[in-house]
Amino acid sequence: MGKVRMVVFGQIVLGPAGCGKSTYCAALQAHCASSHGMARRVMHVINLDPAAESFAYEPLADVRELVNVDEVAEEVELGPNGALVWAMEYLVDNLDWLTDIIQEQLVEGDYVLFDCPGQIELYTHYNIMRRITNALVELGMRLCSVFLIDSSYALEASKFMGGSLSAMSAMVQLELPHVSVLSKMDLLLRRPELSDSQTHADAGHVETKVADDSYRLARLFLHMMSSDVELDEPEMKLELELALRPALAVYQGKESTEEQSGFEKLHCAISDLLSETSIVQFYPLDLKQDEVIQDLIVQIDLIVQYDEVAELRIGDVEEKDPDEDV
Ligand SMILES: Nc1nc2c(ncn2[C@@H]2O[C@H](COP(=O)(O)OP(=O)(O)OP(=O)(O)O)[C@@H](O)[C@H]2O)c(=O)[nH]1
Repeated sequence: MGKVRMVVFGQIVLGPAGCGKSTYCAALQAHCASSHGMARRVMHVINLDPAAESFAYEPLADVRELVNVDEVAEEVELGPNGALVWAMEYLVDNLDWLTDIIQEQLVEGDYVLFDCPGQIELYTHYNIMRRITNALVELGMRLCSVFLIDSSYALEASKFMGGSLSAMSAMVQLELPHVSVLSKMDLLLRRPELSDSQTHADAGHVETKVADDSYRLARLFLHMMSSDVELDEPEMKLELELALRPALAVYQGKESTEEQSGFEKLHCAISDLLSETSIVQFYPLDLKQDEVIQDLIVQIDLIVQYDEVAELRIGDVEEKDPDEDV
């Protein structure tokens, strides 16, 4: 018998190891539970990382109940990376485990975050994540991929480019609506030493300037986010744009010269491509600021058209007293 289609919303939370995926899921779950109005909802989380050690959210389901990397590594005698790929292949071969949870435990209009493993080869070299998202879309889920990179990447041009290209790869491979996020902005903003050019003397003038600009502009961005300042001024808009891809400024618009190495020319070309086409734009996320989390949720709601279904349910959720089960 075919699966019953129903509209359930979801975010596929991706990004390199340690970029903050599990923390993001926990923060969104807590934020939505304590919000009012449209943002208030039960944000379910399903852990899809068979190598996860711990997380701060309450999962609806945990893939480690189906397959666990430590057991795989022992039984199949593979290293940590091979065991992870093996475990994810096992999940794909047993996708009923996941689709049954969605069909049996969720109802129309529910919202789920999928906390995914950090290995980017799962969507760059293999089609594992693609097969999982295809199965979810077939059920009728409206998905958005959310790709996180650590804000420290924004301070180094080569890292930032690598992160941008990985984000682009996820966007192309999964063919889902997509949002890229610069996570852990609180760390970037809490680094006053970045303004001290002495600290960066060894790294050279260019990287020092990038670090300074990044710090100043990221502050400007978050200030504007939290104080509802209208962005009418073209200069402010320009500054804001630069704040979202500061490291690329090192290479942007550089004329090709004889002295440049092949790699530098390649960096310039990639940087121009990323900047001119605006293919990858990062949303700077500081989990310590509720307004910033809220704004990201609203943007993703628009992308997956959450309000169409959710408005019908909002009354039900508002009426329920959050403490009534305690
Ligand atoms: N300061 C700060 N630390 C963060 C933030 N998000 C995550 N961290 C820290 O970064 C580390 C990694 O966070 P996780 O949420 O486990 O990252 P992950 O992407 O799920 O990691 P993997 O599961 O290994 O791929 C933890 O020590 C977190 O406490 C943030 O917004 N701010």
